[in-house]
Amino acid sequence: MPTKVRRRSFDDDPFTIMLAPPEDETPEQCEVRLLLEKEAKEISASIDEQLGKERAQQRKGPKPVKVLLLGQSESGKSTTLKNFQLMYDSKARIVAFRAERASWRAIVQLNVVRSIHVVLDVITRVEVRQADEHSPPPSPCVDADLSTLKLRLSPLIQVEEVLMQRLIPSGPDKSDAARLAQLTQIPYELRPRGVTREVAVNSAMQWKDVFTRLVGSDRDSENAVNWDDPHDPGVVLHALADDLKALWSNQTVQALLVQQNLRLQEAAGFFLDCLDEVTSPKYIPSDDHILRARLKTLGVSEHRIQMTSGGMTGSISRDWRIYDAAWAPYFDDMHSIIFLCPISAFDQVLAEEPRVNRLADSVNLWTTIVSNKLLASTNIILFLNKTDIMKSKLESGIKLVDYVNSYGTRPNDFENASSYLRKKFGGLFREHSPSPRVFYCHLTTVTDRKSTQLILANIKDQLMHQYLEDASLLA
Ligand SMILES: Nc1nc2c(ncn2[C@@H]2O[C@H](COP(=O)(O)OP(=O)(O)OP(=O)(O)O)[C@@H](O)[C@H]2O)c(=O)[nH]1
Ligand SMILES: [Mg+2]
Repeated sequence: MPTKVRRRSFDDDPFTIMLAPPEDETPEQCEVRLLLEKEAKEISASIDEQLGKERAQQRKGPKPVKVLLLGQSESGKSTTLKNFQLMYDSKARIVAFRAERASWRAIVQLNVVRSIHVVLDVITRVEVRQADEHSPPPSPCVDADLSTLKLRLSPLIQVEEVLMQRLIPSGPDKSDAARLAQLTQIPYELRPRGVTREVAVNSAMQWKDVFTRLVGSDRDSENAVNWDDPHDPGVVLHALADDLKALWSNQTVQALLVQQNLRLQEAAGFFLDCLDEVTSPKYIPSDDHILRARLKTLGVSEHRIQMTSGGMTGSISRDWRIYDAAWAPYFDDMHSIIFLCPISAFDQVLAEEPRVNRLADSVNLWTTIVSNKLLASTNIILFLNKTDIMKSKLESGIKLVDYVNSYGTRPNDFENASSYLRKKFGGLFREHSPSPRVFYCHLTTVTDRKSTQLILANIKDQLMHQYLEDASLLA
């Protein structure tokens, strides 16, 4: 969800933290550094263990091409996987993917309601301060019209609960399949009680079926929704459409969000800019909306795709396995790791550890991965992701140098900032790789299908080519 802008000190520079612990570090800085080091050791040990197990196994038949999507939470792993699916799944699977629009519709609705919940919470906090005679009146203050609007929108909270209950099954056997996880983008100090957690699911749970059943039995997209169901969340959202739009365009609301540095537009699952569309009576999400929908992944999910690559000697088809590995490190005999770093998170902290800057965390994980000896021959591709948000942040005046001190006096624009970060990540790659290898790096916005699919198509061909080369060397 939204981000909070906070000035950080020199020693918070993620690259400085990685490369040289300051001599005069404070106890707090020392604690953060030790935390990062501990995490790095644990990840490294886990990689060794996984790879050890894999080596011990004898495999038969042609090996599948294995790609691991790795990165911190909200870095864009599942969105990249969705792009792969939309591009390369079999026709039948793509039809099935699109037929799941009814389920994604529920996720978009949940995303909308969550954003509204954040706004309502901001209003409530101001109302509480207004009612307190002992504290100075807040500015701007919430007028009677806005309070009434808030009351009229209260049925949404119930919609949120209904949607969450569907996603999070009760019962001990399902407890690992879905749960509530901390929202990562709400500034730690601003996290209100009701909206601090977000729904997370893993691949073992048939959450899509839950919603398809909820809205109808026909799995074919539009027909899957029972438009006459009075309990469908879409009915409430449609009835409240004018109030939702009035709330989002309310000047006091906008002023309060600016005042609290809550940048909802940059949050995951932001749909308040297209309320007309998402609250329309027959709303069905487009592919683009599915890419933007936010649903946290739990654990590791594996996706299999049959990919074909053409060449001078005819086409070759191979089974690809793409792993979406959330935080838990999961290493197999991967051909390639696509490492996602959401560079726009340079001014944010981790949900689970508010003392750790999100860019520092990515730098830490990156260094751990590239320095692992057992991954020395793995093809590692870096996606410096969320470039669209990075651009708008820099344009709004948030300064990279406030968080990455080594950025110095360079211009605070996207071109300079992105090439600086690319150089820094490349430097760590070259410095820490056990043996020399090529640094592949792309600036990405994985919610943008066109540009992402071009990059993925190149990666596919490159990996297939390497796969064939390896196979012919072994033959
Ligand atoms: N604007 C923008 N949003 C993005 C971009 N990449 C991902 N997102 C959005 O950010 C949110 C998080 O992306 P996910 O793909 O769910 O991230 P993840 O790495 O799978 O996160 P976890 O499942 O928590 O590990 C989603 O709502 C995406 O639509 C991007 O480049 N730009
Ligand atoms: Mg995910």
